[in-house]
Amino acid sequence: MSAPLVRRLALIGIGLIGSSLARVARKEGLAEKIVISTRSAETLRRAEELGLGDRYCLDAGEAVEDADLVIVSVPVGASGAVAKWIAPSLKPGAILTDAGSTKRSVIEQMAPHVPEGVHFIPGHPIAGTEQSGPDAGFAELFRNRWCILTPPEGTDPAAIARLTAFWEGCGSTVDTMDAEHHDLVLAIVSHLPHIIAYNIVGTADDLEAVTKSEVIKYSASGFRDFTRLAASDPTMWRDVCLYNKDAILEMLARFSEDLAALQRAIRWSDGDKLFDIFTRTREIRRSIVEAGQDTAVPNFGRDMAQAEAGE
Ligand SMILES: NC(=O)C1=CN([C@@H]2O[C@H](COP(=O)(O)OP(=O)(O)OC[C@H]3O[C@@H](n4cnc5c(N)ncnc54)[C@H](O)[C@@H]3O)[C@@H](O)[C@H]2O)C=CC1
Ligand SMILES: O=C(O)C(=O)Cc1ccc(O)cc1
Repeated sequence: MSAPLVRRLALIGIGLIGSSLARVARKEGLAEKIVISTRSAETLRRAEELGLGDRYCLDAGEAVEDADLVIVSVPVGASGAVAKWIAPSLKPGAILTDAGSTKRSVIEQMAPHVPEGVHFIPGHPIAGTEQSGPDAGFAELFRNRWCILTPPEGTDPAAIARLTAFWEGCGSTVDTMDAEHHDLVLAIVSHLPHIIAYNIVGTADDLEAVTKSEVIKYSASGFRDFTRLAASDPTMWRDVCLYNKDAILEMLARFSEDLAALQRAIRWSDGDKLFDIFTRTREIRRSIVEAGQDTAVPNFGRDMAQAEAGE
């Protein structure tokens, strides 16, 4: 067997993403030693009970000492505080990355703290579920998914290659792009769908003429899909909205314009217009299915296994 890619991997934050990284790193032998740190003692204890790492520290600074790869997986609003905490303990030559859903704000928060000689390469696995916490992770989360890296100009290509190899070891395909572009693309394909889901489920919940039990009883699969997204972690999504504000507002403005056009077509019974819009959007779905990206949450048979186990 070949030597692990990473000698010492430090995971800061051990929720859905951090614990999935711990599991896949262990399963695929990507790291010799895994050190885990997170803010709450209770979560750290749970990570230890699950056997996710080799060492557990409440002090994030202590966790990153001598680490070759440090991955910060905390809500994006906490990335600056974490960077400030760990910066003095990072070793020269280490790679520091993150998993945050927004990139420009993470760079603004973290970059000022990164010491000379440490390779800071922001990242974002485009893989997740509506679950959170250390129990929610699974080793296959990143398999056949994209991971986007947004290295600042002048980043050492060898460090990018090492981080790319790590994500490939997790089963992902890596793409690199500019942070601003990442934030705009993700605003439409990920952030807006979640905001729309939170909104539609909230609207259904507020209706006086339709009871809550009717919403639950008659929910068609379309509405059910929205409820899954709307069950996502409130802290994480609060931070995404606050820290990708400009791109989200830009996309919301365009969305509202298009919604108004749809509303108008319905008001004026403009069947041709409605048919045109609905035909165009069908093509996008077909392309997604053809690209093999049609499973929102890859669960690799976990549902079946859980059902069989009576969970
Ligand atoms: N949930 C998802 O589907 C995806 C999430 N992401 C991003 O990954 C990051 C982590 O998300 P999840 O793992 O889902 O969240 P999570 O809620 O499951 O876990 C967050 C972890 O961060 C810790 N934490 C919170 N505040 C902290 C602080 N101030 N200092 C240190 N640790 C702190 C928590 O104790 C927990 O261990 C977020 O930035 C999120 O935007 C990226 C891709 C998918
Ligand atoms: O659960 C889903 O459908 C997701 O869309 C997961 C997700 C959430 C946030 C991200 O930054 C990336 C992926």
